[in-house]
Amino acid sequence: MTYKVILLRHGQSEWNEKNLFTGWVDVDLTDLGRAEALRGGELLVENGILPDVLYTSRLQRAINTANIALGAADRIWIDVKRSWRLNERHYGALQGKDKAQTLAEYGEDQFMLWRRSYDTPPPPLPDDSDFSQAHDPRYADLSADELPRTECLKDVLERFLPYWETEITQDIKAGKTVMIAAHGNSLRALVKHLDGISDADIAAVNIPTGIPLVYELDENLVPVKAGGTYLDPEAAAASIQAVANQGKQKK
Ligand SMILES: O=C(O)[C@@H](CO)OP(=O)(O)O
Repeated sequence: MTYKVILLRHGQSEWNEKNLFTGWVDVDLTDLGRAEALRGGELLVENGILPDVLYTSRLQRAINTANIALGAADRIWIDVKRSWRLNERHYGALQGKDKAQTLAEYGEDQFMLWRRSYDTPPPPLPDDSDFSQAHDPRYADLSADELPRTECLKDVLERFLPYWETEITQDIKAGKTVMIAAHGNSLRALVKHLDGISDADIAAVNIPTGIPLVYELDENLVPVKAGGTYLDPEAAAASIQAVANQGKQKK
């Protein structure tokens, strides 16, 4: 008996296109992002992998991606559960900043430490910043300790895992095909957990936009194939490279 879980990073967002650090800022998809989401849904149909239940973050780029993909797969009707625990990593004081300018200003080592190190968060974002979520009503149910002002990947894993263990894996073990529509870094946290990737090696893992990544899991929820399977491997490889190079692109 094996289980299936589909990981879907949102399609290109307005701030992916502008090359800005995004984190918890709630930007929408671009036309390209919506097209990627549609293709993601078509890939599910072509591969006969249809979700029974959807989990999303509370951010519209993930919610809209999931809805477009599910529409294409004629699965818009499935049950949906949303959690802030699937949100993108809170990018702290980098939210709203241009990636290429940040790279030029701070140099490659500091840039990569903030962007991809496992346990070094950027400086915290002040509550009076235009890019703060401190007073956003959608997070009113979070305790003072839970609402982040910045996060590293380790922080994301620590807030993601309890939800994975208590909620998502229950649906998986009930035999449901679960789709998780989320973000580059919240999905990197899950991939690190599933594949047992080291703190150092996770720095080199990037997730492409809008391409379903399917993991088949054994009865202990260990991947049958490490790294899972992208439903469009060629497009995934090109998009992974683009994400890795993001700081270097001046848009
Ligand atoms: O800006 C962000 O929130 C993330 C995802 O787009 O970027 P990065 O890949 O640099 O972690």
